Amino acid sequence: MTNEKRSLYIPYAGPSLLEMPLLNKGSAFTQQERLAFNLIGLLPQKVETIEDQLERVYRQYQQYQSDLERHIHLRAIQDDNETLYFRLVSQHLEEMLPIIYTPTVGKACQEFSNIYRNHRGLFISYPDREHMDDILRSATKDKVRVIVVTDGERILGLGDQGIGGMGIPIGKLALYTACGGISPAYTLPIMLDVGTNNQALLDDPMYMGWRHERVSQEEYDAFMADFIAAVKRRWPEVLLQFEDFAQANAMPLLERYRDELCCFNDDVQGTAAVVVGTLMAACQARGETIANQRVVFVGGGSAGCGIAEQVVVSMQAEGLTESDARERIYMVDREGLMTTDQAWQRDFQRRLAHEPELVTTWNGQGLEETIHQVKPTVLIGVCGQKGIFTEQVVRTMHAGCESPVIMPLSNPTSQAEAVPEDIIRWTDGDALVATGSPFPPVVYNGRTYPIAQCNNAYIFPGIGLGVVAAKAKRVTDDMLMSASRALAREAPLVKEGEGALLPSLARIREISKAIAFEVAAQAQQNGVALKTGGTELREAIERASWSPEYREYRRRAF
Ligand SMILES: O=C([O-])CC(=O)C(=O)O
Ligand SMILES: [Mg+2]
Repeated sequence: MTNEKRSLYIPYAGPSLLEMPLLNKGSAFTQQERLAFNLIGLLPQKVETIEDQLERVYRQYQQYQSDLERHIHLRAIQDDNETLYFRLVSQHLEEMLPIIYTPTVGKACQEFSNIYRNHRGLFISYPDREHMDDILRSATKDKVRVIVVTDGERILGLGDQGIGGMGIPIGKLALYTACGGISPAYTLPIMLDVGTNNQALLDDPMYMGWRHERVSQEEYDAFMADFIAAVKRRWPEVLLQFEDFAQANAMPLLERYRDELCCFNDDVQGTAAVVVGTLMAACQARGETIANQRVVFVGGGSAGCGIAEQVVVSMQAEGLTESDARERIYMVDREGLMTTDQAWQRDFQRRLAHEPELVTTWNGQGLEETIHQVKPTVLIGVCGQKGIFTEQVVRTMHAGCESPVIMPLSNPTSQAEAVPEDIIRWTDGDALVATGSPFPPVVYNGRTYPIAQCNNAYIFPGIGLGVVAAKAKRVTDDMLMSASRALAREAPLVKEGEGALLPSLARIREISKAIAFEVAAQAQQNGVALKTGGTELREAIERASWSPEYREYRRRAF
């Protein structure tokens, strides 16, 4: 492994070294280093180990009362000392994921301007657009390999959070490191501040973003084109992850740029990959195929349609024709089942709509009627509407399918379409449940039902690691499908015949490596990465995997 403890030669010293979170070791600077780097007297006398430091910060962590306070505490450690932060998070991954990521990160976005402490990442605002190249040049990191970018318009299921959306790229990239092992020296969160239409934010004197409504579509498109061009100039090989863009922009941006640079949309493609992986696991565990399922989606936005298209592809891989596969997919949105006579649809939605003739004999085309008529085996919620999977909906589904798969995927917890406890109760324990946000296991009639967290966090760190290790130039659909397959193989329900639909997040480092290998191998097969042998690829993945340990520093002249 690369970071196995060669010394690092660095040109910084004194207070400025202590202010560099990537290099700062705080009280763990040795006496020798304190002398060599002019740190004598800047730190308390005792030279501590990372274990001593972990003990202190974890004790502090436990003293906070609320999850938001715990989030603020962890972010402060991150901004002070990234090695310590990632060591702490890695040691308490299951406990801390909900704090640094979904659901608490949602609250942190809503409160961004109130809890703001320190700068992290880049804020590129519309009024600063002429300085785009300078802004990217001023990024303190030179070798950026993964960017997560948002414009804050659709943050989780919480809508437009303006500049507060920055919490999401920060959180996602923390997972790139904690779960995927990408060094924090290679990651960069970016917030594109093109205004906000959230009136409460515009009226809030504390709001730190550009106090302006969102720019027009034309201005937006030109701004995005400038941004992409600037990124390509600065880091032509970078992996760019689009995150939490509004539906109207998510798909068009992806389609416009996916052949121009190495990029993917996490909400569309990452979510689709984890859902397909979960479905594969459910089907394998039951001895069924995906091609046999009838799938109802509630929410026909870019996330729902992205998942649906990937389900179509997996049905085709099992031998169905495209049109037979589409017959088995039903999208429900604001006007009920999506049929081609609804004027509001965009192209990517119309492709998944049914002919209006289908519903002529139905009693309307609302969600309940659709469930009643279609008798789905799988129900997926991606609409951000809390409680829309009502008792009636779930019971109707169960009446038509003995053991339904039900996935309320909207985030954070407050937006879930139903809570697992209710679903288990209404189906008398027959449903397989996976959620977007974390939920505790459900105990029902003396049995414990683990609840899989079907979140794109299972996928994007592995994709990132695979892309970085293989130096892939694009993210292809096949690479996403390989990620799904690799994930399904790890499901306890598949491997051991019992347990959850997805492996425990405690195993995410190992799972991300398995996903990275398949993704990278597929990139080579698709001709978007240089071919190597399997052993070399495994070695490249190990080399790309960073672990949070202090290295010894030696002085280097400027
Ligand atoms: O961040 C998450 O938990 C999953 C996700 O991408 C979203 O809900 O937008
Ligand atoms: Mg997202």
